[in-house]
Amino acid sequence: MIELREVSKVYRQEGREVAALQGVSLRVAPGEVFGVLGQSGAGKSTLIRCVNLLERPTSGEVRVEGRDMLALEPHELRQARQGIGMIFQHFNLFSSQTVAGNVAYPLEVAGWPRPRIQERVAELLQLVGLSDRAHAYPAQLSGGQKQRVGIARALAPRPKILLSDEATSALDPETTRSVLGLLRDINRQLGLTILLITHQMDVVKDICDSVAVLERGRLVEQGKVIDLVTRPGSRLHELFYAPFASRDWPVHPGRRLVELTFVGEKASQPVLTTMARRFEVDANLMEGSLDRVAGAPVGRLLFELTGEPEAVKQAMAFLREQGLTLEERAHV
Ligand SMILES: Nc1ncnc2c1ncn2[C@@H]1O[C@H](COP(=O)(O)OP(=O)(O)OP(=O)(O)O)[C@@H](O)[C@H]1O
Repeated sequence: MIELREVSKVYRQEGREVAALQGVSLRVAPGEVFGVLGQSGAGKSTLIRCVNLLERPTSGEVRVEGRDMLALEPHELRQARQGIGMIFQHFNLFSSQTVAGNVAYPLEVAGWPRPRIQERVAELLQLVGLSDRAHAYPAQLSGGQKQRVGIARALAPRPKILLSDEATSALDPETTRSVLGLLRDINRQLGLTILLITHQMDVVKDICDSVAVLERGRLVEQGKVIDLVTRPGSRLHELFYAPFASRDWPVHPGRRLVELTFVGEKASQPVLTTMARRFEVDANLMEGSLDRVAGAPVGRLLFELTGEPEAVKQAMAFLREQGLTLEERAHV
């Protein structure tokens, strides 16, 4: 488990102060994939580096697996870091070492005996699908393969936690999907807790269970991804559906433009048909989308509802009773 309590970080440079983090508190449960989403400069790198103390907070508390990280002696901190793997945007591989050499490196530092290292490296390369590239050098690999080596190296000492610092930002969309798939598999197979930072909504959507939104050093929201995405008014919902919401829909006088969000297999179309029949209203579909969020189908429909005011009111109440989230976007 990772816990940050009221963590602040101020950088001092040439007499200038930058408050990179301000009173950040978050809790990452064991075994979950937790994403921190934010724009460039929001403080994401600072936050993730405060977990393994590559960066020391100016104030606040950092607890990993119950240990107060800021109270550890240097040798205790080195030991604690064995339990926290990290992967990076630009992979940070040793270019003069082979794939096997890169993966073996943390085990050599930790003093593992040679035969055990060889065994572990073979196991890890198999896990990340690179058994046939053990003797290749990083320059001979694609970006996706390099990140797989980075993942194998991070997992070598059997950490319980993996920190991912924009691990897919330098990859194309397809490679991103395959690396995220690998991270998800590892999370499930090994019960690994993953804390990742990203500026990409798709990363949050594809693999995160929980998310925190970081803006100018402050957390503005955190919770389960599925709950926040389907909650109109949340920051995540706004970011997720930004292209949709920005459209200027023509709404005819006296009509209502309604946004409906649904999770799981709740089929919205039969519900709309039933509603239209039962209450003598018309639902004129304007746009819809179906996404997978944290593995679950999430749908969103935008439609114009017309009919007698009382019938429209009852129809909307009916939709809410079906467990669908309704938001009125306009009422002219
Ligand atoms: N070593 C440093 N010295 C001074 N200021 C720093 C240092 N590192 C980061 N900052 C500043 O702290 C703020 C947060 O930076 P940080 O790198 O944590 O953000 P980020 O969200 O990771 O951004 P990016 O995605 O661009 O890396 C920025 O204003 C940045 O300029």
